[in-house]
Amino acid sequence: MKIRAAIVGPTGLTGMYLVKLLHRHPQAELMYLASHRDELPDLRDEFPSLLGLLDEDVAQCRPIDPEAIAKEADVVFLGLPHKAAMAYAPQLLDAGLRVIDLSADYRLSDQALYESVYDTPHTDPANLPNAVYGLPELFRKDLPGAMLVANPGCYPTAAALGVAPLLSHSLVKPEGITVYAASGTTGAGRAAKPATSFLSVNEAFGPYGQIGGHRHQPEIAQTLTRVAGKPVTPLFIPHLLPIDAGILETIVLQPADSDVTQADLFEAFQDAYAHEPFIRVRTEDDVLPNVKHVVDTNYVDVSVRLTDSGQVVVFVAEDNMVKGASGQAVQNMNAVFELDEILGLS
Ligand SMILES: NC(=O)C1=CN([C@@H]2O[C@H](COP(=O)(O)OP(=O)(O)OC[C@H]3O[C@@H](n4cnc5c(N)ncnc54)[C@H](OP(=O)(O)O)[C@@H]3O)[C@@H](O)[C@H]2O)C=CC1
Ligand SMILES: CC(=O)N[C@@H](CCC(=O)OP(=O)(O)O)C(=O)O
Repeated sequence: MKIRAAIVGPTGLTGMYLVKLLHRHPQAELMYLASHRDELPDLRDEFPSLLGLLDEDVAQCRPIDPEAIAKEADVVFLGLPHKAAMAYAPQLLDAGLRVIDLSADYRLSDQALYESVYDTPHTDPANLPNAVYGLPELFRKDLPGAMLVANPGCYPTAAALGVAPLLSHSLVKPEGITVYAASGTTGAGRAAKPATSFLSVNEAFGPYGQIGGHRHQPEIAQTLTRVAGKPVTPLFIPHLLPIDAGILETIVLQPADSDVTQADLFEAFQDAYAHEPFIRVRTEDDVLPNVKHVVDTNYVDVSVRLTDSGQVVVFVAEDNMVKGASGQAVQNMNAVFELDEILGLS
């Protein structure tokens, strides 16, 4: 029997990507699109690219009614802004649905940390300890049967996958990690904002936000601390790229000691990811990860260099909307239902 899926917030970018991915999933069926709007849209009017991918009765959005959704679906994806997601998740869980939340509301397991980073009280602390951080390559064993999955942030996905093998193989120091990241503008969502208007982004490139204070920095720290088993406090610096989709991260680390070689670094990645269907370790001399190699796929390309001056530099590329959001959400759904993780994504 197919997994029956619903999306709350389908008029957002992650919702639109979810529709496309679920359409081609051989063992899932999209049943219900739930919108908060008073005038409920037909999703094909919102996104003409979805014409032909949605049946008439599914395309028409319906209200966010947990009981009604639970009658038609087994799992619900929340493509909502943070704060909004935790307002709906408890009722959806109470109705018996599995919830995959693409927002940040259940990613930080420490409630006080969440409240300080997101500057708002957590309104669903009861479910916070039950949330599974959905990064399959690192924490796969937590996923089968999970009721609530916190889908990782786009930047934290790339940073965690780029640094974890080196920490777990004790090849780099947990101190002094700097993550330089650049994202396409889909990372900022669909709504019009001055900072992501055509005139601001076109032919432009620069850092943004409070340097050292981005909300993804504690999320990256949480994952790397879990992997290392000791505190890791990276510095994270985001930049905005004048492209639609794609993230490239350049991560500078210090080797654990002077004996670390280039071969050790490649071996750590190959050892960690040899059986991972979505992680491509690039060991060629003349190829480095590039957003162009991964956009529109669930792949993450990763490589590493030991410089002559003795620093370790990791490069990671992903599509922020796919592995950084909706693709990873589908991968998580597959893992929750104990299906092959590549279904709908290969
Ligand atoms: N874009 C990205 O690269 C990534 C995004 N995410 C996260 O996923 C979530 C969704 O992102 P994205 O799709 O880009 O966001 P968008 O801003 O594009 O879409 C947000 C969606 O939520 C709906 N919505 C807004 N407020 C409410 C509310 N109070 N109640 C119910 N529905 C509401 C919107 O409806 P309406 O159209 O009516 O406004 C829209 O459908 C966010 O938390 C984001 O941080 C995660 C990883 C990467
Ligand atoms: C370019 C841009 O604005 N990116 C967003 C991050 C992307 C995103 O939506 O963050 P989550 O993965 O946490 O949901 C930002 O810097 O806040």
